[in-house]
Amino acid sequence: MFLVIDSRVKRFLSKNGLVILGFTFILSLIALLAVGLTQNKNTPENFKFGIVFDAGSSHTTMYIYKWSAEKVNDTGLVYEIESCKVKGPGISAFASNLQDIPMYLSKCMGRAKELIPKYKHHQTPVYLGATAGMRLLRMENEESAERILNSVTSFLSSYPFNFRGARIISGSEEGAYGWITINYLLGKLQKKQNSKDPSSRRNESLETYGALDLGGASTQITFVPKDTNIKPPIKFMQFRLYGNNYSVYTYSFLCYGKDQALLKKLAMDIMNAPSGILLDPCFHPGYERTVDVSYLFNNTCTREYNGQFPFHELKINGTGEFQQCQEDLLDLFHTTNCRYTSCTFNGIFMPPVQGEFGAFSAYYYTMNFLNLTSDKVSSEEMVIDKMKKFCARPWKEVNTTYAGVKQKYLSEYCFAGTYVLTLLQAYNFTDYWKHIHFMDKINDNTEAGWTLGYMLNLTNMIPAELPQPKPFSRPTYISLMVAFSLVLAVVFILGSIIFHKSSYFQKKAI
Ligand SMILES: Nc1ncnc2c1ncn2[C@@H]1O[C@H](COP(=O)(O)OP(=O)(O)O)[C@@H](O)[C@H]1O
Ligand SMILES: [Ca+2]
Repeated sequence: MFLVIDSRVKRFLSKNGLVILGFTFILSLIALLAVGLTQNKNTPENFKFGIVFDAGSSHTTMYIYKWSAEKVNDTGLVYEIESCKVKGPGISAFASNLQDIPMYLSKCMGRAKELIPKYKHHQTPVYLGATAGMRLLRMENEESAERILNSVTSFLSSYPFNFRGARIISGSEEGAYGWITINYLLGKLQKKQNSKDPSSRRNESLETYGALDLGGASTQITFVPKDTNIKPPIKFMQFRLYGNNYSVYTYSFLCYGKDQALLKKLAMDIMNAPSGILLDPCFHPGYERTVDVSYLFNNTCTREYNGQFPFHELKINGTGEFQQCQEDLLDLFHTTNCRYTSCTFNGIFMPPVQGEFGAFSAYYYTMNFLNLTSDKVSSEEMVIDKMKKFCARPWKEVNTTYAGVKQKYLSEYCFAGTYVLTLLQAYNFTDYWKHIHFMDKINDNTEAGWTLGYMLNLTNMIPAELPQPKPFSRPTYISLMVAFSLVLAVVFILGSIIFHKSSYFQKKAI
């Protein structure tokens, strides 16, 4: 019985085998194509969000970052979707009015709730980092600083987000995170990852940009020095990012932010104003301002100049002389005693500057207002020339020309521009001006500053090693499946034909 069926099947197969195989092949091909075409839709991207508060000495800003969860380890893909300026002063001003902190932060938190989809709230990290204003307050009154951070913590924890802490970051962290931010956004950390020539990767770290950050209370300089074999008196920071090692010099000068530097300068100059009237070359002719003497000296940064004065108010009258202003400011920088191979000012070790530099925050605000951020402004002389003319302009004229600009900033651009020049001279950038790039937003939308680097670090978003090569993309995967199936089918059909023919000839021979 079985033998009969077997011979019938064999006969049927030998007659119609090719037809069946061909039919099956076409059916499978149609099925494959159908699956390929229907499944090859772009799956909706899964976005993630992160919030960082920059609690600076002069003001607080909240940044919201967004990135695709799938591409998390690539460089430069996290971007800023919002920067919300908190109305009011820096958080260190809340020492005696803690009850106002919720009101202060609530507007920007409301914005975060609006912008981030509700179902993402619980997984969105929120960080608050405080900088030099709080560092100074902590030095003056540790408990006060602690109380402010506790109030901030209890308020931010009441939101449905994933609050991850409010703390005072160190000056080195501030410098290093600023350096990470700009190099991440400029794509300097993962460059040449596909380079076949290993020798071209050797000096990769030298291609990073140095970071210059000017705040109100502190200023940071951070860069990869040329010679990392020198024995530094302070440790270089070590980073391993995307498979590269970086040895980074960073230093934060407390009291050398532009607001504290101005107070230091005034505290120095008050000695030359016995009647309480100061003729100040760093302000425009015709400009007048009154400063409370107790305010001037009730400050860690000016304590060294303290003295007894027969007046309570210092009256400032601007004279607008750039040269004199710069000479006065030079007194803030002590450049004589250096115990190391090389120093910046105040006897602080610093290797010689090298490479390109990105200058942001108040460096940018100041130079941008003065129209000096263009790469065409390639020498210090060009800046000096512009500053001389700007400082000499009468205050009345400046005030009407720039009617929309905040008075506090406008009145201080002559001082600020001169300070930027003097600080950069003290760092030894005099013949190096063309390597400084004043920058605000990088890749169109993301502000240069320490906050992004801080978040990338705390969320482990920059891997130490290069990410593994990616598997095939969906379309490539489907095309490959179809191609392999075709090859298989052709091989199978050819095999069947050969088998069929050979058994036919065998039969004939018998
Ligand atoms: N548009 C602007 N023009 C000039 N200066 C500005 C402008 N916006 C902010 N600033 C200044 O930038 C500095 C920012 O410092 P901030 O981040 O608050 O302090 P820190 O980093 O030292 O804690 C302050 O001196 C502030 O006055
Ligand atoms: Ca700052």
